[in-house]
Amino acid sequence: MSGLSVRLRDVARRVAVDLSMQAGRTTALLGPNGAGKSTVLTAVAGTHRPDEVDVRLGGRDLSGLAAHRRRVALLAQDPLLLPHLDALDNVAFAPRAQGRGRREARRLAAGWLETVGATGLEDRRPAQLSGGQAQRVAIARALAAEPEALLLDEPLAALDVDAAPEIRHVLRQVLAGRTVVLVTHDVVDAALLADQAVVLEQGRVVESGPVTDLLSAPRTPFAARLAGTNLLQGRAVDGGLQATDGTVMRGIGGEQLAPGTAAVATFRPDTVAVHAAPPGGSPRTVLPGEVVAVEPSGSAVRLRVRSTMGVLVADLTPAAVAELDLRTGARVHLAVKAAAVRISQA
Ligand SMILES: Nc1ncnc2c1ncn2[C@@H]1O[C@H](COP(=O)(O)OP(=O)(O)OP(=O)(O)O)[C@@H](O)[C@H]1O
Repeated sequence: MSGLSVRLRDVARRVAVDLSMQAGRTTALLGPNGAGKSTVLTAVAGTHRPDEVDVRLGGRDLSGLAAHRRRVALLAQDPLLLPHLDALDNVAFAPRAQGRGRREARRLAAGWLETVGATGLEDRRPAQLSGGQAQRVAIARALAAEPEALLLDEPLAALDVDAAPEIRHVLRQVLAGRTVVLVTHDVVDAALLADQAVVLEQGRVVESGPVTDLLSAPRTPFAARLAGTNLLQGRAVDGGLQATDGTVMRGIGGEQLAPGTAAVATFRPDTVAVHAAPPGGSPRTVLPGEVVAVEPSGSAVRLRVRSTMGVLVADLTPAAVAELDLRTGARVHLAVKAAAVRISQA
């Protein structure tokens, strides 16, 4: 099975890319505003025709095909459900369009609604659904089209903070094993949903590779900023998160999660204190590590520190860096207060 390849040149938009994405994997498409992410996505979907375009999916040449014949489904930030149809018929619309009978299409639709945890919402019209419920129905509709590739355009961006983790969890389950392109500005989405990452800047690919490499050793300023949020994966435990190495990071926000639930801890680099010797004091996590990079970050200095929990970033004032004599190879202790660490469901 070959994957998805996109070669395009759009003169007016100044976008020129040549990308190969693996079959059965999720590739995050990252980059600043105007970098060309939507241009790539819509060129694959067939709703935008760049000056030159060559799109291949699973060995098929999609370049000249109309959008509805490409067997790709687009899931946008806005669920874009048909307002006059209930949830079941919104989902059944895709199999109906593929020629299935009404009864069969509705049976399939009910199955997809169950897959996304939307059983019970069949009779509701879009106006009667919350943002998260509507996005579940939109995911079911995208899957019901039995696409060969799924294109996700910031699927969680319009959701509130409570709904986003739930929908991310649904996506994690349904995206596994599928060929997916995910446009996102969110490092948590990239880390939890994608295997590979491609960074676009000014219409060009500037970085690509496994997401874990991008986050732990970014090679471009954009990726470095993106990776600037500390993110750890693990399991919820009482009062925090247990990382894969067994260390517990204390944090808040995970009180509702059952122990053992897959979770992430996120915290900003300016909340990480760096010490030469282990500090004591208030509830916090202390991690020993080694400085692997010292780089400017605005008016601060950013340290990358390899700990047993992975590479973490800390922003310090230049004065603190000088005082602690921090340089590559220095052994340090990182301290993070529980109140600065946000635990959420993965
Ligand atoms: N409909 C359009 N007509 C003309 N130029 C456009 C159009 N849409 C986007 N562009 C331009 O093409 C370039 C790439 O935009 P694109 O929307 O692909 O970027 P993006 O990475 O998706 O940005 P964002 O994160 O803001 O959605 C930008 O310079 C943008 O201004």
